[in-house]
Amino acid sequence: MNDITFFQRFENDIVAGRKTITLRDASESHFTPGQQLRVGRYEDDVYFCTIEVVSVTPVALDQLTDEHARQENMTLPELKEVIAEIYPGLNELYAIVFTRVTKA
Ligand SMILES: CC(=O)Nc1ccn([C@@H]2O[C@H](CO)[C@@H](O)[C@H]2O)c(=O)n1
Repeated sequence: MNDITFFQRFENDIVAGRKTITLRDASESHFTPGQQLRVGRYEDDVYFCTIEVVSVTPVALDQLTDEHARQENMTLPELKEVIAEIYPGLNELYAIVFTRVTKA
């Protein structure tokens, strides 16, 4: 059983350490620093790595910066577009910073 899922298109970036943050809604804001999470693909729930949570911080959509985008391996406009698709109309997000600890 996995603890968190990501869209398959982000798998390579996460495994390579190029994506070190995810922005989620309140339903996924309960993770705590130091916790290790089994990560699966959203589409098929196949496990692909384990990450360790570094921090979970509330952040409003309009507070997102180039630094958040860099940690997503995206530009800020790309990141805002992705969030608008996943969480339409939502302003209150949580930035989960993580490190990858093991591959599948
Ligand atoms: C079920 C569900 O919500 N799954 C999600 C949600 C978010 N994300 C990624 O986190 C960042 C900011 O949202 C972007 O890189 C998103 O694509 C994801 O991969 N999978």
